[in-house]
Amino acid sequence: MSDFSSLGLSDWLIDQCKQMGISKPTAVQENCVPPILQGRDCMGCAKTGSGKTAAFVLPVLQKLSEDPFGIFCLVLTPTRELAYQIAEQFRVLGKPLGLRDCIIVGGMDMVTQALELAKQPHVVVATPGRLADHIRSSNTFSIKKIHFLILDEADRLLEQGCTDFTKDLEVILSAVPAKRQTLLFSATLTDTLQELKSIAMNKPFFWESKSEVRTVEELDQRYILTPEKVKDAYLVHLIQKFQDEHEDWSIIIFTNTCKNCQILTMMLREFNFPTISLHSMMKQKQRFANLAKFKSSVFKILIATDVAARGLDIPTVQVVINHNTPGLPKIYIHRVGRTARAGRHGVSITLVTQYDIHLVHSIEEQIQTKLKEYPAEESEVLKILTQVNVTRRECEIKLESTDFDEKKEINKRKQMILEGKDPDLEQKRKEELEKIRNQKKKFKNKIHEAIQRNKVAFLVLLNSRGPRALHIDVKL
Ligand SMILES: Nc1ncnc2c1ncn2[C@@H]1O[C@H](COP(=O)(O)OP(=O)(O)OP(=O)(O)O)[C@@H](O)[C@H]1O
Repeated sequence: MSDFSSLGLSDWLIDQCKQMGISKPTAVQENCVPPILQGRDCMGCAKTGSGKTAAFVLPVLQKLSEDPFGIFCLVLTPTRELAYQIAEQFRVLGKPLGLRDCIIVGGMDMVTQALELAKQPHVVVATPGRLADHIRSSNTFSIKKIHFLILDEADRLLEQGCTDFTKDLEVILSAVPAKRQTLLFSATLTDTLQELKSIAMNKPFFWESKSEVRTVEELDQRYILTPEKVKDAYLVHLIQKFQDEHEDWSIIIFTNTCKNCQILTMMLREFNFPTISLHSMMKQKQRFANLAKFKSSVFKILIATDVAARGLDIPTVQVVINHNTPGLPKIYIHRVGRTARAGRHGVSITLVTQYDIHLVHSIEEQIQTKLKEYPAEESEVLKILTQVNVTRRECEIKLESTDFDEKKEINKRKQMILEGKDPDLEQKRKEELEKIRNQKKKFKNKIHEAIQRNKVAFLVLLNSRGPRALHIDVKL
């Protein structure tokens, strides 16, 4: 492995790395920093926790020090928390430069952000939605002259998931110069390569870590097969066990919905576990505050939706528990990648019901590794089953008495308005679609019944006429 100076980085940057405890480049840094310094576009695909952030921050800072101007670099990333984390790396490594950065994310004051953008910071780190809003509504800043455009978690930015960034990306891409250096990074780039190539137009240098296995060696990947109704008891059992045996371990539990995240948080608190949550229905300030409390180990258990699945770098996280089996292997890869980072060890445990076994198979196929069964003490789990399920039900009732669902509805409507849609019209459309779907279903059922009836008639006929009846055509 080479050292940072052989990659072409200046002494002041190498000193900054040392201060952060970074002395030798990781593979992604070793392979991507030189071509970036040569001015090439770059697509870097490396495992979670392998130092992709520094692989782009370091060359950007080096280039910025040679020809400083603002706005020099724009970084796009899918979540607000990740934007703050990336900005912090720029700030720490770029301290000797007097680097000025600016974070543009949703849920924060737009006017303050507009003022900061107008001051021409060297680096802007943004989530696409809010930056696109600023581009649409303000002429006090320009990203027409940026040198670097970086898409971190690039595949997620191009995906049409529950948050669809494509329209906002179009706005941003039409506001940046065609002549720029584009850097794209993720642990899961490969299935979006073609779209990515259209963004990194300048014959990008592509680097991917060689290993077949898509997760890190230091991660012990486990599963527990459980009926749905016993999942929570397993969860409580596991947390109790980890807390008893490893006081200093932090745990992230991933769940599928904001509501479930809220209920599980309430439930674990009833059992006196120091639990905190992170999901998209929380106010942004609360999200940041909760994450800070988790990072500083004031709370050792974080229950989150996939808003925390990508990029978050919290070294104390030793365990990731998937309360639901992720529907997509790449979500699994990012979730479990919150532990076993930068060469540390970690454990992931996925709670699997009988209906999720096919999901585990496709995860295993993608990551080229078999998950091993976690040796849980079933008898201990059964002892607490009733108590856990009663507590969960109580929490559900408590949550129902709050305005959680109502807030969800309001948030949905707000989001639609922001996307330029009419919520009432959308609702009508949804109802009409549902009607059509039901009609189709009824029609299908009728056909199915008719087939069944004809089959029976055919068999009766067959029985009464003997084998020659096989030549009879059944008309539906
Ligand atoms: N060369 C290095 N030596 C040791 N530690 C490093 C090095 N480079 C980065 N790190 C540290 O490794 C950790 C993980 O880095 P980073 O967050 O950039 O990972 P990543 O590859 O972006 O992961 P993810 O895919 O999950 O976003 C960070 O704490 C970072 O400070």
